[in-house]
Order: sequence, then structure tokens, then C-alpha cells
Amino acid sequence: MIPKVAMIGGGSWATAIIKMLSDNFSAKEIYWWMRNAEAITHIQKYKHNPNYLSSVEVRIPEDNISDDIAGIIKKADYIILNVPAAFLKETLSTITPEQLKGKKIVSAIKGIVPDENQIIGEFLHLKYNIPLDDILVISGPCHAEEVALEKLSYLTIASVNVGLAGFFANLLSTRYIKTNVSDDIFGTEYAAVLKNIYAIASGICHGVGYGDNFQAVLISNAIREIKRFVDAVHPITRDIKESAYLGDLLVTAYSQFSRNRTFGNMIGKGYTVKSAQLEMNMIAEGYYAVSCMHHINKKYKVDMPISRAVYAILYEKHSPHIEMRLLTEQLN
Ligand SMILES: NC(=O)C1=CN([C@@H]2O[C@H](COP(=O)(O)OP(=O)(O)OC[C@H]3O[C@@H](n4cnc5c(N)ncnc54)[C@H](O)[C@@H]3O)[C@@H](O)[C@H]2O)C=CC1
Ligand SMILES: O=C(CO)COP(=O)(O)O
Repeated sequence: MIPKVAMIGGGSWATAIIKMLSDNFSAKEIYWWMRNAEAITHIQKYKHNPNYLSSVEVRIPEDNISDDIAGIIKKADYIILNVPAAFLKETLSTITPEQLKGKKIVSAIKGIVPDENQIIGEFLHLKYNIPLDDILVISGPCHAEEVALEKLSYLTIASVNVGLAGFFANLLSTRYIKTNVSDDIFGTEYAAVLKNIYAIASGICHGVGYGDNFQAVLISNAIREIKRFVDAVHPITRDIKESAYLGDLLVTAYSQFSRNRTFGNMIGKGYTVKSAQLEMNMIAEGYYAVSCMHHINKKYKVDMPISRAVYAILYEKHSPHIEMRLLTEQLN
């Protein structure tokens, strides 16, 4: 049977994954939901997303793109969720567990559901009764902008059902996309959420004037912070140096394309949170995640000085200069 894959979300990463699915040679049907009706009409007419990665040619049938989320979900057996975590509940608000029953749900989101303080896999399992075996996560050091340029990138597909992860990985592989499979769904998700916070820290440091030497110290402390946290939440044997953990941290902390680093850089340069958000037409997940992590870590009590400093700057309005100066005393 030909797999039917639906994309939920119309941003950069959604557009990049649509490109991967289209460039992959195996037979499949692709459906695409986005909330912006004007963007849909534009894509149907001109074959390009007007708002994100507009150089990417969209080669799926016009009728397969719609703002009717229930209709799109009904047609597909693989549902890729790809709206920022802050909007996931609102996006799925009209969808019932019954409508998702029997479908494989793939999260391409690197964030935490606000209020629930749950990673996406946990949220889908608890709120929509999706069996863990039917949940997949797409991660990896991979920016949408480089996918558009067909620069070689690696993705990790995680699921407790590694056979399913392997099958789905084969739908994404192309000349420029290589895929790995992992069974560490919780560690992969939490690491992807945390690296966004450390990319904000990296941007703040750059913004307030620290150089590459300190940045390297910050990031080597950040990977230890990630390891402490994921080991506390889901203690299995894992190599934190794998690309889905360390690689994703490095690309987000250093890349010119990173939304989180760009946002942090603006904060370091003195922008308020509101003005930095307005300046970007894109979402820095780490801003929302650091608040959720602050609450989640009340339970685990993991030592996370960098995450704490970012929380203090973004939510308690502490000075980036002073907070980073205090942080330098805690790193090694
Ligand atoms: N862009 C990238 O390179 C990568 C992004 N991701 C993850 O993909 C997810 C989606 O991010 P991007 O595609 O980068 O987003 P983006 O920053 O490119 O676009 C913003 C998205 O948010 C949506 N949005 C804005 N306001 C909304 C609202 N009120 N209600 C519903 N949707 C709204 C927009 O329609 C658009 O789809 C995030 O969790 C991100 O961490 C993961 C890997 C790579
Ligand atoms: O997850 C990403 C790269 O792997 C994207 O990070 P940004 O959202 O900071 O651009």
C-alpha cells in the first residue's frame, strides 16, 4: 500500500520536509495543511510558499493542499506535526483522539507544549491516546534553509518502534539527506528542546560581546547540562556525542540560520523580548521552552546554570550583561 503522508504546518521546516518527501524516490501521496488560506492559494498557483523558503518548488497536487485540518488528517496514515509547540494545542483543538486512531504520528517539533509542560510524544500519548509504538520524532542537526540549498544533512528518526522509524526514514532519504534511526524518543526530544535554550544563550553571549573562546566553554558546559538532564529524565545508555544530541546543539548554537541564536543575539544587544520577536517572522522555540523547563526541572532538580541564566534574562528581566557575568563564574 502506498503511504499517505500529511504535513501539518506551513513554516520553514514544514516546507523543507515537503521538499525531502517530494525529492525521495519511493511512491507516496503527500498532503499539506496550513492555516493561511492566502499562502495556500499562492502555492497552488505559483508552486512556492510565499512566506517561508520561497525558493523551494512545491510539486504536490493542488487539491492536496488545504486549510481543512480534519480533511487532511482523514486522508493520511502518517501525520507530521510541524507547528511551533506553542500553537500545537490550538492547531489540534478541533481534532479528537478518534480522528487520530490507528495513524502514525510524527513530531518534527522541537519544543514543549506550554501549560502541559510535556514534550510532544508525551502529549500525544497522554492527550490523544496514541500508543508509543505509533509515535516518531524527526531530529538532527538540520536547518531548513540548508535543505532548500540541498546541502548534505543528516536526520535522526526516533521511535520505540525502530522498524517503523526505519520505514519512515526511507521516505525522507534523498541525495542530500542521510538518515539514522534511534530508539531514544525521550532523550532525542528533550535534547532538541534544550539545545534551543543553549543557542539563545550563545546568541546572548555574542550580543553582549563575548568571543569565540568563551562561546566554546559555554557550549561544552551546555552539552554536559543536556546530558545531566536527559540522564535524569530517561536513564538509558546513550552517547551524547551522537549527531542528534551534540550535533544539533552545535549547529543551532553556531549557525547563521538559527532562529534561537538570532533571537538571543538581539536580546544580548538590548532588544526587549517583544521587539526581538516582532523583528523575526520566525519562532524561537527556546523562548517558550526555557519557561517550561524551569517548571519541569522543579521535579528533577538537575543543576542547569545556563538554562537558569536564560530564564532569568527572558522572564525575570535580569540584565544580560550581569547574568552572563555571573554565569562565567559557574562554568569550567
Ligand atoms: N526551521 C528549522 O530549520 C527547523 C525547525 N524545527 C522545528 O520546527 C517547528 C516549526 O518551526 P519552523 O518551521 O522553523 O517555524 P518558522 O519560524 O519558520 O515559522 C513559524 C510558523 O509558526 C506558525 N505560526 C505563527 N503564529 C501562529 C499561530 N498563532 N498559530 C499557529 N501557527 C502559527 C506559522 O504559520 C509558521 O508555520 C519548531 O518546533 C522548530 O523548532 C526543527 C528543525 C529545523
Ligand atoms: O533545530 C534546528 C536545527 O537543527 C533549528 O534551530 P532554530 O530553530 O534555532 O533555527
